Amino acid sequence: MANTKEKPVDDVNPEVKEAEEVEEQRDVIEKEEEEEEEKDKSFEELRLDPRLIRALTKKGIEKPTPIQQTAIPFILEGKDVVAKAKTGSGKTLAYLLPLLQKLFSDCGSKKKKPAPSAFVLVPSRELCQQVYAEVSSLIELCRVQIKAVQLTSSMPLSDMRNALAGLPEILVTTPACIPKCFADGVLDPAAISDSLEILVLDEADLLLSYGYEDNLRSVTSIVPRRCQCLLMSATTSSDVEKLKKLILHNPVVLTLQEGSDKEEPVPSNVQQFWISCSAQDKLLHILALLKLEVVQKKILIFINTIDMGFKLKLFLEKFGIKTAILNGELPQNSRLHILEQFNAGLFDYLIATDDNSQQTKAKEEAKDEDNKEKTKNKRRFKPKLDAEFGVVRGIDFKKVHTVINYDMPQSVTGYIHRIGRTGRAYSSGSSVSLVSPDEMEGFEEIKSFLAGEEDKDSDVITPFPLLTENAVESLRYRAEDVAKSVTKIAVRESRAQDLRNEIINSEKLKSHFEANPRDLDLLKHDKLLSKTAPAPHLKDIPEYLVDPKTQEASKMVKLARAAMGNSRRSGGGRNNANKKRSRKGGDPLKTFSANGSKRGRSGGVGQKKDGKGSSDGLTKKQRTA
Ligand SMILES: Nc1ncnc2c1ncn2[C@@H]1O[C@H](COP(=O)(O)OP(=O)(O)OP(=O)(O)O)[C@@H](O)[C@H]1O
Repeated sequence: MANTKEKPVDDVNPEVKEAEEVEEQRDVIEKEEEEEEEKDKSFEELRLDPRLIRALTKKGIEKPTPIQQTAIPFILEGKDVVAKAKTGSGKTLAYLLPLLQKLFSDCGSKKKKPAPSAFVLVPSRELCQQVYAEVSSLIELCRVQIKAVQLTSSMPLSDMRNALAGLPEILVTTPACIPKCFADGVLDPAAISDSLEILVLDEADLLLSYGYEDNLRSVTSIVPRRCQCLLMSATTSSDVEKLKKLILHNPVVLTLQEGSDKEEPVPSNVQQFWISCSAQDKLLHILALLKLEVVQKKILIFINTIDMGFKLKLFLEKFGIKTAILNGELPQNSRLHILEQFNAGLFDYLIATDDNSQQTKAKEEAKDEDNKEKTKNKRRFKPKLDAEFGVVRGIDFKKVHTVINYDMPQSVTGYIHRIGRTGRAYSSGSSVSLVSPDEMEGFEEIKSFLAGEEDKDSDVITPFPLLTENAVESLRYRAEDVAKSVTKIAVRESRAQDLRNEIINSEKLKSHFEANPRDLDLLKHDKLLSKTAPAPHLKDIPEYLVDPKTQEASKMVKLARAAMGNSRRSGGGRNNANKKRSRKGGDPLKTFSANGSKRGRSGGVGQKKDGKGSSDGLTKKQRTA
């Protein structure tokens, strides 16, 4: 009978209490979101043209993102605007929608202008293609008589002339291309001064770092005073300030701090993790992450040098993990094609080099090779990099769930842009950075930048909770054995081989694919590069090698993937309630942090501060999840 009394509160099972707290916290978050949504404006309220609203609905876009809500009215009013908002926050539509609406009103006039009315300047060809595709699809869906073209420096003169012959209203291009067009007589500066009404500098934080300053000066010299100028950027930098002064007149400056009183450059729907390991153990750790399936696919892996990319590809291949590589020495057609296929979901792992410091390095390497070549009088493979290459920044990789920094980026901005490839718009994502002792200083800098001035000690990037030391160690022998077989010569040969293949594909197939776009699917980019097929015993990791806790974590990641797949099939993407639930509950990495702050800053679950997995296994929270 002694046990029939109601238990005092403190005696309640701690797991139940914890679950209740999680539930409570979820309610609070959902309430906050609902309140936020109540304040939201619709596209109609922003006085957007009904044709554009219909086009957006067809694209599955129903409500404007915060930057769109704020920027569109100012742009429609004709104001110069500087808009700074996180990566993936929808800045492209924030300027394209009002830009198109403004051009709609000229649409009926019979006489076409001799030069485009709107210029959109972006830092790379990949972005050029992306923005061009977006604006073209909107024009098509709106069924209006507006023409957009894209020009890049590598295009033959005849193609440029043909593109401009139809007197397009919108020109999407890189700053380097415009002076070239002037010099070749393809564009007439005087005609531009007469026609130009809107100038957009997209990814403004990158334009100067890509070395476009002189090009931009020659453009600004012909921009008429009446022209409306828009500057879009993901980060603030002295470069953005410089551009602002160079081009804009009394702009409205919009700095968006979504749902938070503190400015956070990385979207709050991206959970950031890290793992501490030595440089030589990085291969082992990435193998563990991918092979034990403790991170969600699709996965974008960043490395700092092209050689490292090929080393990683060859290494993973031996374990039956097929990856594709994206870098600045590949022909443009191949790069666009790789991006298209990755976005279409044809493969799950993409290894990419990103910033242009990497290009400088590779250029130096090329120079080095050149010198050696001269002395040895021997022909060797020389990489040539595309000056307008920018594989990552601003690119809208679709449905990337995890970003892995195999090598740490060389700047805070680089980190923000890399991480911003996941968690785009309303989707969620996570990132895992592998940090070696040499990279620790830079990593600390990134961490303190993200934590902000007042909150220096908070952990924005927490230790990765799903990989135990035992699990990693169980793969060490195999990983080290295989790593030895990936020699420098093998890397160099496969890099050259890959480039040769891509050049042949790119040239040979260009015209064929223009005529038969469906055949593009046949040319998969994640094909094997090593000469020998992967050994069957390395493809599958036997169960006895993996400790039970990691098996459990991997099972959860798979379950979450299956759950996310189901919600997509049921068309739940548009259902807000579903979306909220899947956003918070679908990803075990998210669920783990539910007990901490909204962004899981509480430090990893049961983790050591050094970023290594807890060797004594999963904690209660992990089991609850
Ligand atoms: N209102 C919206 N609702 C849902 N999805 C949207 C909305 N606006 C844009 N998107 C989608 O969000 C993704 C990211 O948009 P966008 O590329 O414009 O982001 P961004 O802010 O320019 O990012 P970055 O700084 O990385 O270039 C795109 O796939 C886009 O189609």
